[in-house]
Amino acid sequence: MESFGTRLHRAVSERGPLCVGIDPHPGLLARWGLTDDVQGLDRFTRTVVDALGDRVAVVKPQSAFFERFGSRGVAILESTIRQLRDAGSLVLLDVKRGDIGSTVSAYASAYLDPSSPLYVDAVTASPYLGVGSLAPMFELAAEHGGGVFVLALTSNPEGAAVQRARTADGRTVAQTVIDEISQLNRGATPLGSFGLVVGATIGDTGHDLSGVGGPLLAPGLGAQGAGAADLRTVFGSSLAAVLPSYSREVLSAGPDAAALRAAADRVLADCRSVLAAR
Ligand SMILES: O=C(O)c1cc(=O)[nH]c(=O)n1[C@@H]1O[C@H](COP(=O)(O)O)[C@@H](O)[C@H]1O
Repeated sequence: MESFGTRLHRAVSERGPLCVGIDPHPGLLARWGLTDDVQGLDRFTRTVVDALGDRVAVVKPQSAFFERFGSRGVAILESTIRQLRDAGSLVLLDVKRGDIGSTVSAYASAYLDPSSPLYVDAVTASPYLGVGSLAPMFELAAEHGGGVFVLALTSNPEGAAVQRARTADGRTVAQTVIDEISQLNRGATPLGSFGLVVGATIGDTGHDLSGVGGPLLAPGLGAQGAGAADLRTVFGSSLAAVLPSYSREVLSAGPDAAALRAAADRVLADCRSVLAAR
């Protein structure tokens, strides 16, 4: 079984370093001329998958926008995951799960067990019940070639108060998360399967990402105000591992498929110009 890190490394080499999020906001549905209901959701996601599934390395459905329609929304999420896999992109499900270990086991089964209807290549996870509480996700991911992206330094302004608080040994909370994920990736080549989420909006925070050994998902680009040039400031010498992530910036170009593809190509070119200079 190939590891997620190996699969991601290959996908990025073939398709370029880009993750596009599927975030069907009510405002985007309206802008696309769609109704704010399951039919609109279905049409929106099918359009994104048809336009981008065969060319973007990673697609990141945001679970919240499917869950808000209940079981019928989740059914659309399940079929979106299948369609993306058929189209050849890796699926990173943005669920930001975190809980005590015994419950995390159930989340791991939901997303990282190949027999689950919501089985994906990777998920986002929250470490604020302790990185160790996420161990069942790490274990199942390792067993089945999956990945986990753990929040470290999020793109929203509220995150800093928690993430940059100092622990008893003087490190920030974020640095302890970074260090624990780095340990999990030790020895993995060409890329570890355990990633971190580091927002492109946060500026130079002085955190040491050099030893992570896994992918660094960078949301906050486009709609939240960061641009590709900010990646250099935030990631410095760790640019090689960065996976830039855009949702609204690309999605707002729809519903025309050619316009969606052009938007994805444009942001990829922007990011490449920064990442190539690493
Ligand atoms: O885990 C994430 O993807 C994430 C982490 C973070 O720090 N900030 C952040 O914006 N995100 C997600 O990335 C997406 C950003 O969407 P846009 O601002 O439209 O590009 C949303 O689905 C957020 O939930």
